[in-house]
Amino acid sequence: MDHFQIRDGVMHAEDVNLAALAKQVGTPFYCYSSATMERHFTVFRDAVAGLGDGNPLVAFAVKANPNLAVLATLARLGAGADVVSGGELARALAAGMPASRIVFSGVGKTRAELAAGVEAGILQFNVESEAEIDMLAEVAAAKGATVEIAIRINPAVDPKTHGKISTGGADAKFGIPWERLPAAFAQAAAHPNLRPVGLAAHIGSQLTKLEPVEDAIRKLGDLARQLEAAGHQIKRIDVGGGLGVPYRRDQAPPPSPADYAAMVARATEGWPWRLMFEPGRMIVGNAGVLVSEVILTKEGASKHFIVVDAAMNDLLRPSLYNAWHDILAVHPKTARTRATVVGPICETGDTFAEDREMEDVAAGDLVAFMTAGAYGATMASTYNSRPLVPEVMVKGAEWAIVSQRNQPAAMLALDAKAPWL
Ligand SMILES: Cc1ncc(COP(=O)(O)O)c(C=O)c1O
Ligand SMILES: N[C@@H](CCCC[NH3+])C(=O)O
Repeated sequence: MDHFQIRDGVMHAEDVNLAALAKQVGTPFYCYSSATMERHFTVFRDAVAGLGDGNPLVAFAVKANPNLAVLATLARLGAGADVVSGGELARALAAGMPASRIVFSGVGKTRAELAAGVEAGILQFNVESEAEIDMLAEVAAAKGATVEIAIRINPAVDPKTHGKISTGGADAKFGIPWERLPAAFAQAAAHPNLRPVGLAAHIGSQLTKLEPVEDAIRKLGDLARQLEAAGHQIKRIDVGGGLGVPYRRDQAPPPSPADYAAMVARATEGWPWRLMFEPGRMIVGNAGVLVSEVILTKEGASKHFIVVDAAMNDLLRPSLYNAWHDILAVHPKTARTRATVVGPICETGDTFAEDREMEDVAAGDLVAFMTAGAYGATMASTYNSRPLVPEVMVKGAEWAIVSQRNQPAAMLALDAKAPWL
């Protein structure tokens, strides 16, 4: 995917001026480009179009950005949804995702969440443990339903990504160790309310190497053939998401959707099964920015600090993963500086960039944290009693506030006094 651009204060692919928007909605705010996410989805969908049985499902990983406007935009293009909680399921349905395109993943789905999925009549549960097989069977039986499941395996491959977002290693909590898959499949097949029809794997996020994904996909194929030889009927194989996106314009980009699709085509040649994909970050990551205003600059003993009005509660990735987000002046500057960019929160970890060579911005300037459309607003908190920031969606010259969670009154309303107070 291309590096996302802001040209003279206007977001790539859209006509809305970010400074004008900042005046209207206040800073900080997330801004999403509808055209960019549509393009990313279409590029991915078209790249994988003919693979497997020729009718793949691209199920957007809702966790990356669960905003209803985002989900509705993708639903209209034919996207499905990969959900991991009752809340995400409710959002996908509310945004107009048909249940027939929803897959429910997650290592600890509760009975209530399983029941909500059964009631909605979703396409498939990706079951991650032997215990969950029995739980789901009970829940489905109580509702008189028969549900289709895939079993998520732990393929024991090293995805070569950040430890906190790696899910495919042998000791990760996700999936059933692949060696136990035949037994788990037989266990599921013995339940009259379960129909085990698929296999799934997802090895990690922000993947920049395709070989581990290819290894996992080949393992899925071998196992599917083995299961068919044992008399099971396989319909679908879910290869997960995880394709990385470019976060830095000074570094080589990760593999493109075309590179990824070529690898999948190679690894799945001759497969008769329906393929499922669960991309999140690559659809929305570079379709969003977090716009923030510089409150002030200050000099430390040896550091030049730029204090912005966004903080780690708004965009957690730099604090949590030491993740890099490019920080650009909304109106480009020619002068450069070396600065440490921090938010107002009372933690040293509230740092977005450490001693970074960047444009020389001053109090009152707007900056954009780039590639913030994925795992941005969705991971925000109200730490330091900072209200959640608004999210804005832009489409051409139109824009709309698509969540307005920055009202202090709304924050107070979330608390209730105990009866004795
Ligand atoms: C089961 C599952 N599917 C899909 C995704 C989406 O990953 P990404 O946003 O990296 O494409 C994740 C998160 O890594 C996940 O846990
Ligand atoms: N939250 C992570 C990605 C987690 C993927 C979830 N399986 C990030 O910001 O990079």
